[in-house]
Amino acid sequence: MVHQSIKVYARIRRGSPGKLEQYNIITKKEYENLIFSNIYVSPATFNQGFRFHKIFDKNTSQPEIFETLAKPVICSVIEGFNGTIFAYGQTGSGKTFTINGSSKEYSQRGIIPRSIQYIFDHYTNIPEKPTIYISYMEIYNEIGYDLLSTKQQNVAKTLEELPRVFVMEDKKGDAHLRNLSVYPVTTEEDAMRLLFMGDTNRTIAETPYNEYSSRSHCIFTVYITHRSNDSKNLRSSKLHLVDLAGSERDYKNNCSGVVVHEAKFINLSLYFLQQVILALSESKRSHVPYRNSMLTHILKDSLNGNCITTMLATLSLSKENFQETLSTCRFAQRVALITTNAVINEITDPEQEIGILRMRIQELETQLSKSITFSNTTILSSQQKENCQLEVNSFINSDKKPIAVEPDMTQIQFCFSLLKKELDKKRNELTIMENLVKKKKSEIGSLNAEMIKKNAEIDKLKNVIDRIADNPVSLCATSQICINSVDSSYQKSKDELPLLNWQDQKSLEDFMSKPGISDDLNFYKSALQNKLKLAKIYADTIEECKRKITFIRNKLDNKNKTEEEKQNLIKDLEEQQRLYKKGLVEMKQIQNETNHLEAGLKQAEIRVVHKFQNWLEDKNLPNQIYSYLEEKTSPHNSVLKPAEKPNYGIVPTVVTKEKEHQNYALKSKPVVVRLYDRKMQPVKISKVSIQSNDNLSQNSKSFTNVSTDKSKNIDDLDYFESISSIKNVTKPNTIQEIISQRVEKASCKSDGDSSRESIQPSKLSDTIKFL
Ligand SMILES: Nc1ncnc2c1ncn2[C@@H]1O[C@H](COP(=O)(O)OP(=O)(O)OP(=O)(O)O)[C@@H](O)[C@H]1O
Repeated sequence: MVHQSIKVYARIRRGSPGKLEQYNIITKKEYENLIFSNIYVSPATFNQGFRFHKIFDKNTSQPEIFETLAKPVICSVIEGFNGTIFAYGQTGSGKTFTINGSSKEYSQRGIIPRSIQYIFDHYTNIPEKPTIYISYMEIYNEIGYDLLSTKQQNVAKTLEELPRVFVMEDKKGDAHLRNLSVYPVTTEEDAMRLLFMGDTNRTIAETPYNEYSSRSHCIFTVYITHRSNDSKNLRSSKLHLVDLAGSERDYKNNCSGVVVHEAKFINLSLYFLQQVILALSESKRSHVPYRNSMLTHILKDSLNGNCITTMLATLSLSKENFQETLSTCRFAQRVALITTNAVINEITDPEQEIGILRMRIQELETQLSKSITFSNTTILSSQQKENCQLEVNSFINSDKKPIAVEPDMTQIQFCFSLLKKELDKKRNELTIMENLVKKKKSEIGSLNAEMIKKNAEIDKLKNVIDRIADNPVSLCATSQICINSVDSSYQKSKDELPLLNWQDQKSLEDFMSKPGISDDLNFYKSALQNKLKLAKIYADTIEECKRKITFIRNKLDNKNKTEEEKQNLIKDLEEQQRLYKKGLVEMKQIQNETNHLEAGLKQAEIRVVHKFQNWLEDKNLPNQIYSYLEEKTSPHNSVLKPAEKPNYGIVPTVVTKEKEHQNYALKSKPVVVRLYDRKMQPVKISKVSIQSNDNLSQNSKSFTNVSTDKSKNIDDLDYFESISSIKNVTKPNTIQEIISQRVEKASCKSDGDSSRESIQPSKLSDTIKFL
């Protein structure tokens, strides 16, 4: 059992904005102290500095973080311990950068991709392969979502479309996740594909308000089950890599009710994490409130149970963020007081156990039968035993000589047992040799398969390069093909979508020409172009080597060569084989980097689509006003007016500064009319008039041309008497519901403007690519 406290590291963010806080790092033998200059930090004990296992200063690289912080945990997981690494800190302090990394540069990839690579590299040369599974989930507003689900028909456009994950507890109180997809992976590429898919779902689900800062917690888990060659036991362990939500208390950009709601839940969930840490760090507390939130429920084992856990506190040193930085440091000091008891998770393989027991029974049966037959025999002296050994040795080593021992059953038995021993030894040697031959055969097989695969990849890359050379635009199409392979359902959903109409296309062109909008896309496109150019160079080198290898082999087959010529040719051949292998390794590296960039390109496209939709909505704001009619007699039963033209009753016309709204079909009850913009802010009106469009209604005529010039907030507007109930009564609750109703409303208008179709993000991204 490993009994140890949670190791707590700190990473100081590079390039924190604004004026920076002064600090010192004091290195002691086993830990480091972070001291803020000229500032009195309460409580006084922290004035000595905040103690961390290690402090990564601003210029620490991603590989260094992996080597120092993550690798020891990953190695423990490979050994059979459970492991957790979690990042805690305020928004923008570098949690996601450390855990996931940047999609722009392969060298800046974070702990998750590096861990995947490390795990698969570790098992490459080990004959007994492990079974590895992967899951990826997000917790947002206390609800768990499966980021790797393929259950939905089309690609998810909002987080709510992803399947929900639930925590269940077994009799022992251990938490289990229901409805979370767990995928088996056999190669690093499979695992990376799942990671990209989960990250893409994370990007898709971003709301316009949290584009650059995450308000959710993400947990990426790797499960490993493994049996080593010489062990009858199975070891199974899991590794949680956790990117927590921003830890700040209040969101400064409190732009709508939605954000406040999110902030409340995030604070709640981190608040409960803090409560759990507090309870665990105080030895007197018997109750730890794990069950209060989904996050603490899932991380129960990581925080106090069977797990080797490491925390990274990410710190921004801007003066304006200093209070948050201090609270992160205090939290880290609490976490460092917690200890966990990790054990290797090992179970006996039942099949092997049964086999061993059977053999044991057989042995005992044999012994029993022997003891019955020879129970009266004498015990052999050491001299007699030595004689027997000599006889047996010469019997084995000569063809004809028989064993010459006294006619004594005990001696005969002893000789047989010596022969049996020798036989077993030879059998073992034979088995080892057979296994070796088998292994070599399978190595040859997989090398052949690898060679065929690599050749196919080279051909594929060459095709791509040729296509790009013919048509530069096809680069985007190529990347799209690769991205779509992440999940074929993207392709399906794309095919089902309508095309943009020319107005949207034009708006999109305007939008894309704005400074800064296409920067990310251009970055990825040019990075991909560079990688493909490099790939072409290596493909040519490999092709050249192949050609030379064939040429040299043909020459070697020629029997007229002298020994010296042959030796020289073999040298050349070996050099070409070395270059060929080097080229393949470089190609593999480029392929990894290209996959990385392609995933980044896809995510950048989705971001642009989000931005474009928001921009389009803002641009069309005058047409996007929401109208409410509220019954005066029962104000809580508010209603949203559908946008159909009434064909009976009377029609109040409301004029705002942008346009005239004539959307209401009213009958008799008094109502108040309210108008809101898409952010649910009241819109001022400048004029109201009511008129009848029903010639049969005598009553309504009296309202014809009633108008007011009062220019004031609609809340204060006089209500209209004798106006009737409204159809299709629903009260919108959230801005998302209002937006979706508005989209429906826009499509209802199609009798007036059939050319306008609703805007589909995936189709937009196609258009963006070609602009
Ligand atoms: N050490 C660093 N070096 C270079 N860039 C960094 C570093 N740390 C963070 N960044 C950059 O700062 C920005 C914000 O970082 P990141 O998204 O990782 O913050 P976060 O703590 O995860 O925020 P949130 O809580 O909102 O998810 C990103 O653009 C990231 O690339």
